[in-house]
Amino acid sequence: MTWSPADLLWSLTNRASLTVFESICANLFLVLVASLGVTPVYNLLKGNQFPTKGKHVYVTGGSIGLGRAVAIELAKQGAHVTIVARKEGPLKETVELMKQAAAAQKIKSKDHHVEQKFHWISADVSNREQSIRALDEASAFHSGQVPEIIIICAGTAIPKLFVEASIEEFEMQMRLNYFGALYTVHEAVRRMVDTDVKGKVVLTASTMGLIGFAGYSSYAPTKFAVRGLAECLRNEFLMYGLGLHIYFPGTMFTPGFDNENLTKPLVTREIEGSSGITSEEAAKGMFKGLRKGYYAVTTDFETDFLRISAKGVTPMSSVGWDYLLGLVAPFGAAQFLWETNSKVKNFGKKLLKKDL
Ligand SMILES: NC(=O)C1=CN([C@@H]2O[C@H](COP(=O)(O)OP(=O)(O)OC[C@H]3O[C@@H](n4cnc5c(N)ncnc54)[C@H](OP(=O)(O)O)[C@@H]3O)[C@@H](O)[C@H]2O)C=CC1
Ligand SMILES: CCCCCCCCCCCCCCCC(=O)[C@@H](N)CO
Repeated sequence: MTWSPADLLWSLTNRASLTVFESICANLFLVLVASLGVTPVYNLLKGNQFPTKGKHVYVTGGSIGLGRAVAIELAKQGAHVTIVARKEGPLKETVELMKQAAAAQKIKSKDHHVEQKFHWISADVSNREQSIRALDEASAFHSGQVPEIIIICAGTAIPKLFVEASIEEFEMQMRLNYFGALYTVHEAVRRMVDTDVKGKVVLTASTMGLIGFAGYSSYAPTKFAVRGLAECLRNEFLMYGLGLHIYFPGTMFTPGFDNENLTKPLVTREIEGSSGITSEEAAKGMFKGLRKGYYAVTTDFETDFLRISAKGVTPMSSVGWDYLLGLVAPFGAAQFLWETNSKVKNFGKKLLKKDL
């Protein structure tokens, strides 16, 4: 029998032909190997799915941490950038860093494209009026045109045990991480639709938008909310030709991370481990995924694993890789669940001893 690709290939070796079972297995294997190669080739043919050169990009939380690294990357890519945050000092500093990065890039690439515009706006994005005012100001810098790309980075975490967290802390994180993203996206997208701008929106979730464990009860739900919003908007925006992407960073060594570690329970530290990446690595990785056109972008293995485990009904990134990871995900998840449960139970035992 020489009817299938595997049989055809095997016949080249001049050995006895494969049994039906062997043939099925070999064909499945070929499909897997082939699909691993399909996406890279497909991505290459598709080209850059997230061009930023000459575009006006609006970055919330753009003054420090991830947002600053994203802003500097954009400056190197030749974009016009407006950053929004509350404190003026870090905002001004980041604008300077963007100017330097853009100038250095121009010398390096000998590219003398049009002058890039960099602006900063001080606003509290967890406040609806201030979000709208900031967007108005940003548009005014570009003759009233709404920014073509919106990247939401502003967000915060106050990790604590559930019984130690105040309701105000729950509310504050939801107001900033979810509603803060919503106010800006809602206002900007309505303007994009009105003026027929085929823009793009990038939301920032977290590993904790895919999984929940002890210490993150006031934070993970805010990122699950962002993920829920992203799923609806990705689909709905297709009717206007707008792009919607969501980035799931794992630990990034940022000022925000140092700050949250002040309240992070020991057990939470133990579960999340000590590995992480810099905000520069995160920003570079995020743009890499966006250029490939991925809906859900990750920059570390664990979070990519969880992206598959918590996939629900969302677009694939790399067909072969997603499929392979999907096969082993249930085993890894079981192992993680088991380890995490015992860490939390042991922590509970220590707590009891302390109380006695
Ligand atoms: N660091 C990490 O390990 C991880 C972070 N994330 C997420 O990534 C994003 C960036 O995190 P990271 O860089 O660590 O955060 P940082 O705390 O380092 O930076 C936060 C930025 O947001 C701004 N910001 C905070 N509150 C407001 C507000 N109310 N209005 C306007 N701007 C505000 C800050 O400026 P200012 O204070 O002056 O307003 C700053 O520019 C967040 O959404 C976070 O949840 C996700 C996974 C892991
Ligand atoms: C085989 C692998 C199985 C699954 C592994 C799961 C690993 C979980 C690690 C969680 C790390 C938390 C990072 C985000 C934290 C965050 O968002 C805050 N720091 C906010 O600033």
